[in-house]
Amino acid sequence: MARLQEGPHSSTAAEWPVDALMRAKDTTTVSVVLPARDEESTVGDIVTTIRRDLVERVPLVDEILVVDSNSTDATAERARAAGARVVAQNAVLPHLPPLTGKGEALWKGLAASTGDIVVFVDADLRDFRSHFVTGLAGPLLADADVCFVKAAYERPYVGEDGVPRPAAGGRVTELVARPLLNMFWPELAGFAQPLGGEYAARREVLEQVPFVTEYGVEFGLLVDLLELVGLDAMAQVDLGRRTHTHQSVAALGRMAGQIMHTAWSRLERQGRVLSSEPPAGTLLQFGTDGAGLADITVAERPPLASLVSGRELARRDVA
Ligand SMILES: O=c1ccn([C@@H]2O[C@H](COP(=O)(O)OP(=O)(O)O)[C@@H](O)[C@H]2O)c(=O)[nH]1
Ligand SMILES: O=C(O)[C@@H](COP(=O)(O)O)O[C@H]1O[C@H](CO)[C@@H](O)[C@H](O)[C@H]1O
Repeated sequence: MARLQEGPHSSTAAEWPVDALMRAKDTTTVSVVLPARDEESTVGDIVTTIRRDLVERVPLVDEILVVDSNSTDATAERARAAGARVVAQNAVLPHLPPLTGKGEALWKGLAASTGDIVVFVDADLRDFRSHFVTGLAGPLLADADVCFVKAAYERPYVGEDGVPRPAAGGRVTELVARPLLNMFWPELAGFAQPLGGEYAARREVLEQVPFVTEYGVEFGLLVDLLELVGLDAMAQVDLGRRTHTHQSVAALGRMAGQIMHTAWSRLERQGRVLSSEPPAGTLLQFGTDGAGLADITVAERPPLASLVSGRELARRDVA
């Protein structure tokens, strides 16, 4: 029986106070990378909080990088004004044909950043606090055997009325990702928020795995890191509560399709399904938002290490 009950090593953010992290930091560098597409209303506050608490007050974070993911608003300006370094997604490794979506933004952020530890934080969070970063970085700074740390949190749904509906957030998590992981990768069932956008890992590990593009990235990373490092090297930290800007059900339908394609690709790659006929790449949707045929395929970027080492990339003018 796969190790279901034990799950990943779990702790809470309060167990990782910043002074203890500073004692453990030594020469280890920490980058916070935020993928941001049209997040002008939230990215500035998040960067300001990180900079104030974890750069100026306590120098835990060495780099705050915002990946401007083809935004059409003032995301880049707001992030820069708040003190982040900003790179345009398509300006990183420009010799490669550009791909799209969140996974592309994260892979480019990994390539353009330099920290030994990389902390990914979504740029649409509405209640971000700096303990999100210290909680995720803590286990990595304290324990050399930990390679990856995933956030856990309550995820209320906050609709247009601004009223939080407890545990109603994470719709694709509850309806798609959690069932798929329990069915095919039960070792990962202990991650309370498998699709959460906040997680941290060692650069040397992240450079060894592919990044699925679009919204398949979180699901793909969990499955690929389980295979690469094993559950004992994966941890989870409870950060409390996380609220963010919600997408429409139609948009989450497309996200669900991308995650199903990602799951299918891993089952095939692991020799657990034989694909006489690949799954269709389109989703026919009805209703008001995005009615019609949507492309739900995903691509993937190869392990960065297969191209060039992350540090070499950082030395090169990649962005
Ligand atoms: O093509 C994309 C899509 C999303 N994002 C960012 O990835 C994070 C999570 O995306 P989103 O909020 O759309 O997903 P949700 O949280 O609604 O599932 C946010 O900071 C987005 O700005 C991005 O950088 N590029
Ligand atoms: O968890 C989920 O179901 C989705 C949608 O959340 P909501 O139903 O809008 O709270 O949000 C996550 O999924 C994306 C795909 O993995 C991640 O990229 C996002 O960071 C995460 O918020």
